[in-house]
Amino acid sequence: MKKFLIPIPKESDNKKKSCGKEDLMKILKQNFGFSEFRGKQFEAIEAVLSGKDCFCLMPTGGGKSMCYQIPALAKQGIVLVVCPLIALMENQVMALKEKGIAAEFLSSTQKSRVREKVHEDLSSGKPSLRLLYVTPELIATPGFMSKLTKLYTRGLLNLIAIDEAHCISSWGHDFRPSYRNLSSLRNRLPDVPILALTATAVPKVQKDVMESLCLQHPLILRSSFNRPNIYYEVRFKDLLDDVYTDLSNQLKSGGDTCSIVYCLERTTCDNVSFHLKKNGISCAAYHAGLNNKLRSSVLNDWLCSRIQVVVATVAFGMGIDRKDVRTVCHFNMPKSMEAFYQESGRAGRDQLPSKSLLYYGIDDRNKMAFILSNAGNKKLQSSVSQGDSSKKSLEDFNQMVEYCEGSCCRRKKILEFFGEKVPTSLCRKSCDACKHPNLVAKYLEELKCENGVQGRNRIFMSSYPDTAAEDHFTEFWNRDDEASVSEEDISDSDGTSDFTQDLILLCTVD
Ligand SMILES: Nc1ncnc2c1ncn2[C@@H]1O[C@H](COP(=O)(O)OP(=O)(O)OP(=O)(O)O)[C@@H](O)[C@H]1O
Repeated sequence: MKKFLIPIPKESDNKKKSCGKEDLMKILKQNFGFSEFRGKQFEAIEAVLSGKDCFCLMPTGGGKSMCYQIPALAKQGIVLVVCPLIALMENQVMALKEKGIAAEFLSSTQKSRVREKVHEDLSSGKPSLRLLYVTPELIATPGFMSKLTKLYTRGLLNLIAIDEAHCISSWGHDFRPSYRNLSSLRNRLPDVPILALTATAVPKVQKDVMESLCLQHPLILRSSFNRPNIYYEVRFKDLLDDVYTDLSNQLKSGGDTCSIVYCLERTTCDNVSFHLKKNGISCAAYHAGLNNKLRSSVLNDWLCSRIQVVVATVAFGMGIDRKDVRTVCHFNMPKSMEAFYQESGRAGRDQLPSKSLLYYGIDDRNKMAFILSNAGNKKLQSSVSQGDSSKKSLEDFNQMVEYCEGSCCRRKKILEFFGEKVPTSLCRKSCDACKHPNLVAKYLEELKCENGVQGRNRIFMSSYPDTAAEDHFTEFWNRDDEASVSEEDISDSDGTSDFTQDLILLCTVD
């Protein structure tokens, strides 16, 4: 099919000219094959094309990329896309190139010849590129900023899209210090509209993102966080005879379908994968402890359906564009509701019925509480603000505990966390608490009797004597020290993004 691009306007009217809905629909249809804009896509596209800043909150799989990809095709010039992960940029650029759209990314993982070609195109009289993907670390380099400024003065920089914009806020669950550099964009490149996109941000983070990026009277588009196609369920490890058999049965019950099982530690990944294989499930472990070759072969096998289940640390998933993940299972507790929402949200991006399973165990809860409270104590000794952020981590974690230990609608709990007031009827019995309320109440009662659910501190103190635990988590503390590694190194070296994620999430303990 012949691609439809808006005819190139004369440079003088480039800024004023904007396309009508019909033109934009044509671009959508002919380049991506879709007949309708989804959710608030059209509003976002229309806003940025008219030069307005826009803050766009859309759930995972909601179609955020289209909000900057369509404007890139609707106007001559370049759309700059800031992305947190190289894998994410690679995937998107590859998919766009397959559609015949001129897109590139810049990172030190590329051969210098490829990078030079991109720079040549950018400096040419009429760049052919439409979308350029970069990391926030690159934006901070003076060389790249001066190239951007040149593009800007030539009137060729049409839009700056900031993906995963919640990473800019230290209140968010994925704070990435290098995202702070993006605050300078508005000063350096005034008049270029900024589009901030995220799937997960509580109201406080939303405000922080908009202020940090100095958005000017932005159009704020918020879609509901509800993922109606995901069924939410908590399973109680302490009440199961054999958690591995239970997990295997759960995964088998969905047929031979694509799934992700998240674990806290690398050794747990290996262990769970071993048991699932023994129970006849085609799966493999994936974590930063494996060499690059093995990791990419596991990833490819999973992407091509040669294996059905990948058992991974939380670093796995961001940037992996598989829409038909039917089950996302947390074998250990996530560290916060935001993290849980984002990770479980990797299920059902094709909008088909999918499942979020969370295996809740008192030992897991105590272990995480120990890690977080110990982090709090250590940080409190070094600085008050770090101590505050650790206190917040503990509060975030407690909300996750409430999700697991509560008997009310799980969906309502998630949506209320994000500030949405919804009736329980919205769930339509698509969580265990709404579908089997008596059973869930019975399980919680049993759990309370067996473990003393309310006696949190007491259980935790008796489970983890201080000195042994200190030793156990030594690597965890050492990793914290490694945070001082140059951010550019982190962004541009293979596998380190995995590490950064591990570090940010304060979760990977080996
Ligand atoms: N208007 C549309 N009609 C149909 N499908 C669409 C439309 N827009 C996007 N999609 C499809 O929806 C899927 C999710 O889109 P996209 O990857 O942009 O979502 P996202 O919001 O960035 O998700 P995530 O937060 O997971 O990165 C993709 O397969 C995309 O092709």
